[in-house]
Amino acid sequence: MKELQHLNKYFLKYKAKLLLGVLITIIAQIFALFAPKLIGNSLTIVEKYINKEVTDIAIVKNELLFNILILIGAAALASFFTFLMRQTIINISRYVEYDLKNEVYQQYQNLSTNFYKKNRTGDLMNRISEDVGKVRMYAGPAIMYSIRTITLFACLVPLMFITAPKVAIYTLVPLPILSFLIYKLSRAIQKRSAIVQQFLSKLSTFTQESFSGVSVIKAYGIEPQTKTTFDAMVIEGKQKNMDLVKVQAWFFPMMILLIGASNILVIYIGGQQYIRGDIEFGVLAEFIMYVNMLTWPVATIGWVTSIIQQAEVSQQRINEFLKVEPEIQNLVTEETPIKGDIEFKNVSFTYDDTNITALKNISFSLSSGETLAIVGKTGSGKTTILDLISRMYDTDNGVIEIDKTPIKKLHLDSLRNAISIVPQDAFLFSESIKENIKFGKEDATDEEVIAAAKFASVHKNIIGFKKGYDTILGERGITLSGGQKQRVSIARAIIKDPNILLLDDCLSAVDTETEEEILSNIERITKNKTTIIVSHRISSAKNADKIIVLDDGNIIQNGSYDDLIEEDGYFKELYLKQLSEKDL
Ligand SMILES: Nc1ncnc2c1ncn2[C@@H]1O[C@H](COP(=O)(O)OP(=O)(O)OP(=O)(O)O)[C@@H](O)[C@H]1O
Repeated sequence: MKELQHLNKYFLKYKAKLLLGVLITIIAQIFALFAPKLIGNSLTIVEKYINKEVTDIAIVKNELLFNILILIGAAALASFFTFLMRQTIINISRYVEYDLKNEVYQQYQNLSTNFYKKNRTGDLMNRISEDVGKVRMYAGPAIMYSIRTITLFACLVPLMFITAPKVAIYTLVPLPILSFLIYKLSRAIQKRSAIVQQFLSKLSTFTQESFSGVSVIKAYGIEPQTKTTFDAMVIEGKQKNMDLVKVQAWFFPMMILLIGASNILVIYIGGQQYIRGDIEFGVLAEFIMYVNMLTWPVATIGWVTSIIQQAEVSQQRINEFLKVEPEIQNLVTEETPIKGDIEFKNVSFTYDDTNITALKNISFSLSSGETLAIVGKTGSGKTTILDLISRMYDTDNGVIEIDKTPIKKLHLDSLRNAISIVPQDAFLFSESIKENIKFGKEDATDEEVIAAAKFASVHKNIIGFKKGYDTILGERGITLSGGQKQRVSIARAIIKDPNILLLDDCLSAVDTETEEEILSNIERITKNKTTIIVSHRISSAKNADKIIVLDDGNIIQNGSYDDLIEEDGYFKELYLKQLSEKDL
């Protein structure tokens, strides 16, 4: 229960509701207890009338009527309070589930990109859905059934012992066996369900991939192989489900068997006592009802135990992530306005998972309003520079300064708010184009969205779609071309009106004409913005104030465009190569 203590703060938050829930559960249970006693009394009075111990039929009728009315009233109240019980306790578990999901999600948001590289998306999703769901079972049903069982036992057992002690003992004896067997069975069911669950994740990943990659499957003509793999998986799934069903099938027969056994015991022992005249007939009937009332709560002890065990394991998995300290920490309380001077002083950076030193002793400076172009072979460290500026990672060696302040001493939100980054692989959400652009500025007007799209030379494409800016993207909607995606992503960055604009090879999928149009737009609006353009194309570097050429994490050339096309080296080679390609 150590891990589940994490939930105490939520129970404390909802303590008033919880206390009310406990009270209602107790009341509901007490009303439910009326039935056996009243039915027992009714049978006893009838028996007394038959045995002529009571001769006045009016007395019998009155008593029966009285019992029936109370019985109806108690049943109605028990149902009403049972309804309220679910409304309070189960609602609390939903609130706790909601809070816990938010807490985990908030933590996911705080964690740095490195965390996401180390953990699989499926696992992250599982902890926020499956695991939180299992914890909810503890916060709701487990608590509710425990209170019910405790109340029932607290009221019923003394009552049974007062009424008929010997029959009481025989009624209670089989119950722990029932509880133990249910516990064992629940564990076995849960283990097998977990296996089925895991298998279902595997199956859905496979089907999802084969649907998303259907064009590759068709192009390579591998539909039969895919079908064979799917068939094999389905057979495996059937086997796993059969294993589960076989154990599940034991559940109700076993309960019925044990209830039956308890009933027989009560009838046998109670019957003997009745024959001896130790108890009345009504008491015998009362006890048969007690057995049936106790069976389900006792069975739930086993079930609840296994729910709690599962919740403990799930909460442990959740806590593991909640305890992770974000690698990138905000160390400043006051917001720090950012102008956009950038300086790298002997910066080196090694990715700790691959141990690749992506940057080696890099130094350069850029004044606010200037444009820097970074050119270099693939894997030379260009993206790493941009990631360090936006503090996706922290440097090992050297200092990065923005506005003459080390980047770690800037407020993290201020820094990220001042930056717009257009990544290499434009990621768009499965929402409308408008929503995707407005991601850069939530309260942007339609005019601003259109202006940003025009700026990124994608407006004409967008209005060509039937639903224009309301066109839904992604799985539910249309797929944009690579170049269109890049341009929507540029529009999203521009609408934010940042002081620092980082463009990571984001024009690679557009034709040279559109590239030139976008570049001249960028030049126009970035007069007072610090801009870094990463590109494989010389044309993107043409208007930059400064250019650096990277090779294997080192700056091998730097200077202006005019200087570098004269200087022998990688830049000139690339320039001549791309010039000749243009001539072709
Ligand atoms: N997240 C990462 N984890 C580990 N290693 C990485 C990571 N990102 C990049 N690297 C490695 O760091 C080196 C520099 O990568 P980077 O992405 O900065 O290069 P790049 O110049 O932007 O390449 P490209 O032009 O292909 O985008 C590469 O060797 C790459 O394999």
